[in-house]
Amino acid sequence: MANTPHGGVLKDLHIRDEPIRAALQAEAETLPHVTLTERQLCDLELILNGGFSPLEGFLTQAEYASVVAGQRLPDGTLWTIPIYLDVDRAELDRLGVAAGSRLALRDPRDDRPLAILAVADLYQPDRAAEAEQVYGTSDPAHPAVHYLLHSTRDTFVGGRVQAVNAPQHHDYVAIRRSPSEVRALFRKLNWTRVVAFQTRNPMHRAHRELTVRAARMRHANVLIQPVVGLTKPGDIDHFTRVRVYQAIMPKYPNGMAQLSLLPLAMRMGGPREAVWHAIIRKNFGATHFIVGRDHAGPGKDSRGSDFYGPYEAQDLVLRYRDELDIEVVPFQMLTYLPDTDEYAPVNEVPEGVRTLNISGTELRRRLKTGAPIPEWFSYPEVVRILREANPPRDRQGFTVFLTGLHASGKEAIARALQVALNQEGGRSVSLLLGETIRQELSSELGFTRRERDINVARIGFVAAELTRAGAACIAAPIAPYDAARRLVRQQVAKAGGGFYLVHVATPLDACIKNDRAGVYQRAIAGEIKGFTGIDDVYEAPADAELVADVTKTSISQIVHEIILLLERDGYIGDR
Ligand SMILES: Nc1ncnc2c1ncn2[C@@H]1O[C@H](COP(=O)(O)OS(=O)(=O)O)[C@@H](OP(=O)(O)O)[C@H]1O
Repeated sequence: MANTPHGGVLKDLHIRDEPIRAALQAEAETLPHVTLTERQLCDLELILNGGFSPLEGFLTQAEYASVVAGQRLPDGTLWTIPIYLDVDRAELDRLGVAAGSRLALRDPRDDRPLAILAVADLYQPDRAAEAEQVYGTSDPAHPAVHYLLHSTRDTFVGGRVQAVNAPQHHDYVAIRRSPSEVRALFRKLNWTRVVAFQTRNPMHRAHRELTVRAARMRHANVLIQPVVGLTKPGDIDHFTRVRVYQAIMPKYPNGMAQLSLLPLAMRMGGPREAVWHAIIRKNFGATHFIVGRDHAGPGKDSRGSDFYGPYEAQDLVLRYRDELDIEVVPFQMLTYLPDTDEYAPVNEVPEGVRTLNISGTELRRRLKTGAPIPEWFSYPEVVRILREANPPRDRQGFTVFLTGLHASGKEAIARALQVALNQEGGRSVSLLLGETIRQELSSELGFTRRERDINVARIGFVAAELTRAGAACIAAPIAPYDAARRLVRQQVAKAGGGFYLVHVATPLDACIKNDRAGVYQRAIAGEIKGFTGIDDVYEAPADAELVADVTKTSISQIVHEIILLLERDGYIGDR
């Protein structure tokens, strides 16, 4: 038998509301609506499927105050994290929403109505109290406090919801399971004792050992239930992590473990979050829950200290052990003993025995630099997936952005660089010449400041997308304005690639001489207005990685200088 849900009954609102779903769907189309934030979407998914039982909606003012101050719902049920719907007052006023209204809640991704909220009240939260009492700090270095202070909308809307649709996912659909589905799976597998494992990180050998140990100690099966909603900013994306989890599952003895994904929006709330996690796992039917060192820890505060003690989360969960009704399996950190090739909890390592460890920071360093990751630490299958997601520089994209006057030689440099990079191989090379872009992307644009900014921004967008995809992108517009060039640099950096600004600083008289089409002569004669270098400004960059002048340096030498820059930074080299 799976564990009893928190509060006694699984509040699967989809099942409850199925008989009237068609009517609710029709009604939702007629109602004023709020488009959910990413976090609200995660919260609503777990309210609707019963993961947050006994909640049947977003907290009202009385419930919010009771949870914040006393970690309980007004009826005394333990509930540690406030779940609320924050909306801008102005939007509520515009929609005419008040207590008693019915409000449709829509999915921000596809605009589908997911639920109808029967509004019980609108209220102003006490943010200072929430920060201090729920997260134990007002320090905005805490992600949940930061979110509370900077991202929540001003008014909270409380009330119960009715289920219209479950949010639709397109990734890993088969292993995203609701509590009812996980319970059905346990029934099918004949699992009666299940230890659940929560994680927001890739899993390595230590995690496999820890979960198998927990299973052994409690004679249980294992539910690996990683969070794929919102985790700590900067975490490894869930696509990579799920591939890792899928790779580690065959490392368990046949039939011991199952993988199921949880669309939770974590708060990184340490002790209170650990209790919340235990409640959620109970709703999914688990009988045991692993709480390790620094469970749901938010990292360092703004003075560089930990927000919570390493075992504070375990302490709080154990304090509520009786009413939680899910057995907490506390774990110390596991460490590797190279002499016996095994893992052991740090507090059980005999004096004098050698231990090895690779911290998260060290792992990230090794992934970044390509340094070896030993098999005692992780499985080759897992390392391969992580390496694919963190390709070394020589597999990442970059953009070389040549800027300069018309006929400065930037096109010739761009074409020669394209040839050199094609010869190098390993990446597709894209050439975005000013002329081509003007024909293909910007044919309706002229040469006012605004139009040039739009043109350069389009080049920036394409360059960033190509860079993200791992290509070598060479762009060569005039791009006369500093601010527009800086925006391109930012766009490409955001796409995770290198950016090299090359100022082709050939003097104007040489450009005029080089200009066989005679465009400058027409500009000088006043036939073309606002021509760069004649009667429109060229703002020479102060941030160029390279300055080149074709009257002083040959095209081959300039290309070589660019290649040297790329090689210095690891984009070209030893493959
Ligand atoms: N007013 C004015 N100013 C500058 N250039 C002009 C102008 N009118 C037309 N042209 C021709 O357009 C080419 C420059 O386009 P770009 O897209 O590179 O310019 S910008 O970056 O948007 O400023 C440029 O050609 P290339 O340098 O060969 O690309 C010019 O010949």
